[in-house]
Amino acid sequence: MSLKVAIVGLGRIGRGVLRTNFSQQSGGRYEICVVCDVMTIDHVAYLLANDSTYGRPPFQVDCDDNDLILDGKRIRYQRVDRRRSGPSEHGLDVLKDFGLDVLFDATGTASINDFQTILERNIARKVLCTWNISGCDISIVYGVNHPNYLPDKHHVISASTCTGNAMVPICHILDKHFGIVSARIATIHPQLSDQRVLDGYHSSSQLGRGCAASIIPTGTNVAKSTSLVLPNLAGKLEAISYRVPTAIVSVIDFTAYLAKDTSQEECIDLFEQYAENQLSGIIHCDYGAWGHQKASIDYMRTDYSAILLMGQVTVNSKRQIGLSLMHDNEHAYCCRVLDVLGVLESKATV
Ligand SMILES: NC(=O)c1ccc[n+]([C@@H]2O[C@H](COP(=O)([O-])OP(=O)(O)OC[C@H]3O[C@@H](n4cnc5c(N)ncnc54)[C@H](O)[C@@H]3O)[C@@H](O)[C@H]2O)c1
Repeated sequence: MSLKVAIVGLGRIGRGVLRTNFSQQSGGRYEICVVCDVMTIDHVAYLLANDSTYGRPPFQVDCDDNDLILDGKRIRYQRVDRRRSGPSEHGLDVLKDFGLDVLFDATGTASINDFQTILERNIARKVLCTWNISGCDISIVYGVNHPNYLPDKHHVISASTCTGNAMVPICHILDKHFGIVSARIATIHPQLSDQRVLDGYHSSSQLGRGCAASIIPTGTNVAKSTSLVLPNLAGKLEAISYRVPTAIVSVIDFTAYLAKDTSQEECIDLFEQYAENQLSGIIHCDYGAWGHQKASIDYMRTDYSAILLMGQVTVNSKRQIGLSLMHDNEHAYCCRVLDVLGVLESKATV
C-alpha cells in the first residue's frame, strides 16, 4: 500500500524530505500529494530550486497557481496559516479531500492540541512530526525502536530530532553492553533558522546573538530525545549545545562513565559489528581519508544517523569512554523520516 502523505512546513526539513523523497526514487518513494506552508507557491518553488547548502536538486522544479511540478509530476500546494483561529480558517480542513494517511508536520510550531484536532477532524490518520512534542504516542528513532510502533495505538508520532537520531543508537549499544552510569553530551550544531542574523531580541537571549559572529552556548533536547527512546537513561545524561557559524553537519562530543570495564579495542570491535549488522545504514565507522581526519563539510549529504570518528574513540581508566560523532543534521534526518514513513506503510491496514 502506498501512503498518501502531506507535508506541512516547507522549511529546511520539509523541503529536504520532499527533495530526498524524489531523489531516492523517480517520481518519489512515497506519494506526497499535497504540501503546505504560509509562503506563496512561487516562494516555495524558488527555495526548492535554489538551495544555498545543497545546490540545485536533481529534478526540474516548476509551479503554476495550484501545483508544484517536480520533473513533470504535480503536487498540490495549499497555503495554510495555523496562527488563524480555527481549522477551517487556517486551511488544513481542505486537506480532508486527499484521504491522507500521514500528515508530516515540519513546522516546529504546532501543539499537541493541533495534532489531536487533525486526527479528530479526520484530516489524516496519523501525524508524524520532527521534534520532541510532549504528549506524542511514540518517539521513533529508526534503527533502534521502530519495531515498537503499533498502528492501533500510536497516532501522533515523533521522528525524534537530528541529534536524537545520532545519539540514541550509540547510547543503545553502550548501555546494552556495558551500562551507562552517566554521560555528558556536547553538540556542536550549525546555524538554525531560530537564530538572529545580527544581535537583537529573542526570547532566548543566546539565540538573539548574531549567528555568524560567535560560538553560542545554548540548550538542547538531546538528553530528553535519548531517554524518550531509552527510558533506562532518564536522569543519567546532561547536555549542552554550541551553535557555530557553519551551514550544515553537526558534531557530538560524548563522554560516558560505564558500569563495566572495557577497552578501546573492544569498543571499536563492537561499533564495527553494529555498523555491519544490526545498525547497518544507521551508524558508520569512519577512518578518515589516507590516514587524515576529514572535516565536517566532508560528511554533507551522508545518509547515516551517526558517523563515528574511529581515530577519536578513547577509553580511560577502563570505564570512561570518549567519542566524536558527525552527522548531516538535515539530509540524514530526512532519510530517517522517510524510513519512519516506511515503517508506517509496512504496518498500515488497508
Ligand atoms: N534544521 C535541522 O537541522 C533540523 C533537524 C531535525 C529536526 N528539525 C526540526 O524540524 C522543525 C523545522 O525545522 P527547520 O530547520 O526546517 O525550520 P524552518 O524554519 O526552516 O522551517 C519551518 C517552516 O515551517 C513553516 N511554518 C511555520 N509555522 C507554520 C504554520 N503555522 N503553518 C504553516 N507553515 C508554518 C515556516 O514558514 C517554514 O517554512 C523544527 O521542529 C526543528 O527542531 C530541524
